Amino acid sequence: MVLRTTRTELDTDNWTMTEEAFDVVVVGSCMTDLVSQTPRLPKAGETIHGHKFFIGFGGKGANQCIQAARMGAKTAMVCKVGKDFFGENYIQNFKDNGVSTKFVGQTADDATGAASIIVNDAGENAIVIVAGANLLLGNADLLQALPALRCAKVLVCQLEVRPDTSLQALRLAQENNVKTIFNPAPAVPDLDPCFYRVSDVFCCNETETELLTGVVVANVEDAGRAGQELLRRGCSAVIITLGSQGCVVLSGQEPSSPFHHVPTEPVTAVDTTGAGDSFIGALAFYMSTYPTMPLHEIARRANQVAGISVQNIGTQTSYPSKEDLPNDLF
Ligand SMILES: Nc1ncnc2c1ncn2[C@@H]1O[C@H](COP(=O)(O)OP(=O)(O)OP(=O)(O)O)[C@@H](O)[C@H]1O
Repeated sequence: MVLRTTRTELDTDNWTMTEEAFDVVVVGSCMTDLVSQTPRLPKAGETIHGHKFFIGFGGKGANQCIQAARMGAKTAMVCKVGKDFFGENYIQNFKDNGVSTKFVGQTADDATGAASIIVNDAGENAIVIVAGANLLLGNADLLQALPALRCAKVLVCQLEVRPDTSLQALRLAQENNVKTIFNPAPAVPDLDPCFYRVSDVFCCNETETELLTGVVVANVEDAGRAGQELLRRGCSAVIITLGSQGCVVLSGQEPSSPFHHVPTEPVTAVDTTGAGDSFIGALAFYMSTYPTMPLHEIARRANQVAGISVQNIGTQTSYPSKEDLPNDLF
């Protein structure tokens, strides 16, 4: 189904919702992390005792949305959870973080997405992800969220829901002059080329970059070269995150300047899980709040936000709020 975006056309489909202006709308995934810490990983058929268990909130889409909300953006999440305990729990988590849940659907047809994670004392892990309800997010949900999608300042999408859902959301945003951020994660080798053309900012890490371009990213120069290839494929700007080395930024508007390396300040990292999502959430906040700020300055600030997240344990638990951040980041 192709979604139509003009108000007149939608009027014929019992249109009743009023448009609502959000700074950042995220169309993406929610996952509940079920984490067991054990002395070692179990073998097939074996039962072992662990020494700690905790439940965490994850999913790339939700992580990015929550980071943007904690920085002060007015946010809405477009996603699907199950009609189950984890779904209810996740909806409450969005509310606790000030994220609008108006477009969070609940389905009885599948369970809330879950990641069962076993981490041994050496820090190695075994993970099973069941995307569940995330894969039921589709065009009908986008249609419901259209009032928000059409007048958001920034839309963010990833690949933990069906790719055609993400692509359709990005197209709708672009048609309505909404700035788009696309994060091609988890990495896929055969990304539909249309994704490049609907991305105002195409933001990926080293692994994703390598898989998409075939360029091995061993240093900043490699990242710059790979970024130029991504830019050639049609995105307006590219950011490649490089962990403790910060990121590189390339803009199609500055073809004469090959790339900016934006370094981070050195920090003592204790847990880098979800750092990429913290970076993208911050990026969305800055793009929506300071639309004329140069992208390399936005990236410098997003580096600092993500740099704080790596100094704390957990995913969303490590994400800073506005009060935790220095005034000069605002
Ligand atoms: N060790 C670190 N020190 C300082 N900043 C870091 C560190 N690791 C990550 N960051 C910050 O987080 C951003 C994203 O990190 P990275 O490139 O590792 O993303 P990622 O691989 O998608 O992360 P993850 O998969 O762990 O969420 C970096 O651009 C940087 O700003």
